[in-house]
Amino acid sequence: MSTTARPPTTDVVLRITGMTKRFGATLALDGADLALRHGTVHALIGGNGCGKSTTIKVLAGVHRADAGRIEMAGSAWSAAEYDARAGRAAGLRFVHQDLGLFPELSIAENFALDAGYPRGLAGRVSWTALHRRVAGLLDNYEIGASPATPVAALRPAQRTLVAIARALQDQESDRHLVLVLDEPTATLPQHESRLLLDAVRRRADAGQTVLMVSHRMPEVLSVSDDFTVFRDGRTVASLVAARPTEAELVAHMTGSADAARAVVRPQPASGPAADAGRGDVVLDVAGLAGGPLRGVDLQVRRGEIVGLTGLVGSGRTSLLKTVFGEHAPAGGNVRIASDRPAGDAAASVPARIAGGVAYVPEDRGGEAAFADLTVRDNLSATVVGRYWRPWGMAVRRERADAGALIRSHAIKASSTEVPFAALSGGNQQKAVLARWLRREPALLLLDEPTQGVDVMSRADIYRIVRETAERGCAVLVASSDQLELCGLCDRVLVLRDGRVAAELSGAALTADRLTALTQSTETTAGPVPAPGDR
Ligand SMILES: Nc1ncnc2c1ncn2[C@@H]1O[C@H](COP(=O)(O)OP(=O)(O)OP(=O)(O)O)[C@@H](O)[C@H]1O
Repeated sequence: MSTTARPPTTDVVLRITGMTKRFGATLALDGADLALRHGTVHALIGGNGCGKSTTIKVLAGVHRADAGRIEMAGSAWSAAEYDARAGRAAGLRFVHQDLGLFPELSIAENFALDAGYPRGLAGRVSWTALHRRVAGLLDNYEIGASPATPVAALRPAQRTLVAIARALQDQESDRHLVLVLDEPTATLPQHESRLLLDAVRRRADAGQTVLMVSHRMPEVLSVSDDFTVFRDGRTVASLVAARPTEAELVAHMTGSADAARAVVRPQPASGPAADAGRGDVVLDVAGLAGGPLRGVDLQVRRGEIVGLTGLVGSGRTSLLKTVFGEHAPAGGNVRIASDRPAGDAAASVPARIAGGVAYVPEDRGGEAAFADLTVRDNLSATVVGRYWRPWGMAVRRERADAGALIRSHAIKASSTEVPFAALSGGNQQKAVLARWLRREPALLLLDEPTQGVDVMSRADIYRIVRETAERGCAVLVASSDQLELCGLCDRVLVLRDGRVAAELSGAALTADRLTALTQSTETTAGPVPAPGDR
C-alpha cells in the first residue's frame, strides 16, 4: 500500500527519528519517526499495541529507547542520552488519562502543588498572589471557574483543561512548550469531548503545539492538522496539513484497504434479531439504593442488550458493581434468574459468578486482572477448574486454549506466557472480555467496553457482544459513548440523580436525544416497552 510520506521540513519543534525499543521478545518500536510542526495538533494513531504509549513513555523518560534520536528546542539527544529531565528542560509537558488532580482540593491548590506556593512577607503563603495568578490562567483557558472551586465540582472537560493549564503554567513567551495528551477524551461523553477539543484547537491556533494519542477517529479527524500512523512499531504514514478520511487512516493502520472498508462501514447490527430467544427476565433490579443510587428499577431480559448512560457520578459503575456483589446495597432488591443459583440481593462476588454473572470493569488493568501473572493464567482465571486433573494442571491444554482465544479475539501478545501487564491497554481489555465470555454467562455486565480499544477491535467487540446476546445472554452495558450505545443496544436507560430518569429505544434512540436527556431534568413519558414486550 502506498503511504503519503511527506516529512515536514519547516517549523518542526520536535523530531524523533529511528526510535527503537525492545521489551524481551517484543519489538515495541522498530525505527519509528515522528515530526511535530509548531502550532499544530498532531495525531499519533495506530492499532492496539503498535507502540504509541511506548513512544510517549520514551519522551517522558519512563523508558529509555534502544536506538534513535530526539531533537527539540535546538538540542539533539541519542536514545542513550535522553531522559525525563532533558525532555522537561526542552519543553515537553504531559497530561495523562489519569489527570493527576486532587479532586477535593481547590483549582488554585492543584496549581500550587505543581509549581509551588507563592510566598509573601515572612515566608507566608500568599493566597492573594496564588489566586490572582490562577484566575489569569483560568481566564486564558476559558475554563469558567474560580480559583477557589474544588476540582470535584468541575465538569469532566473542565477538569482536563485544568490539568492542561497546570501542565503549561510555566509557559514563557519566548519558549514554546509541547503538550502531549494521552487519550484525553477516552472517558468523556461526546459533548464534553467536543468542549475539550474545541479548546485544544483554539490553543493550537494561538501557537500551542499538541501531540495527541486517541482511538476516537471522528474526533481525531475533526481536530488534527497532521497525522502519524504507526503499525507494528513503524511509521507507515506521515500526513501533513492533510484532510484524510477515516477509511484512509484505517487503511494505513491495518495495511489493507479492504479491512478498512469493513471497519468503517460495519455490517448493520442484526438489532433485536434475538427476539426468538428473548423473553425471560434475567436481571430484575427494584428500588436499589446505596452510594449514588437512590432507588433504581430496571430489568434485562434474555438476549437483550441494555445500555446505561449518565453523567460522571450518576452511579453507572456503582450499579454494575452492586449487581455483581462487589458493593452491598443499602436497600432494594437484585434478583438474577439463571439456571445457576445466583444468591440473594446481597450476594457476594463468588456467589454471583457461580450464578452466571460476568463483569468487565472499566479499570481492567487494576481491578480485572492479575497483572504479574501470564496472559494464559489470566485467560483461564474464570474457568481454572476445567484444567485440574488428578495429576495436576493440564498446562498444555490450557496453553492451547489460551492461544486459540488470543487468535479469535485478535489479542496482540508475543506468546501466552508473557505477563498480562506487558499487554498494551486495548489488548488487556480484549483479554479480560475473552476470559469472561468463556464462562457463557447468563448476565454480562460491561463498563466502558471499548475504552482504549482500537477502531478495528471495536467492531469485533460489538460483534462478539451481539453474538453473546443472541445465544441468550442478558447484557447490561455502561458507556459514556452515546454513539456506541445507539449502535449496540436495544434500549438505553439514562441514570440521573440515582434513578432511571429516562429510557429510549427504537427510532427515539439517538445520540442527540441521549445527550440531551443526560444533561436535562426531562424524563421520557414512561418506560418505552422493551422490544420483547412489543
Ligand atoms: N513494559 C512492557 N513490557 C513488555 N512489553 C511491553 C511493555 N510495554 C509495552 N509492551 C509491548 O510493546 C508493544 C507496544 O505497546 P504500546 O503500549 O506502546 O502500544 P499502544 O500503541 O500504546 O497500544 P494501545 O492502543 O493498546 O494502548 C505491545 O506489544 C506491548 O505488549
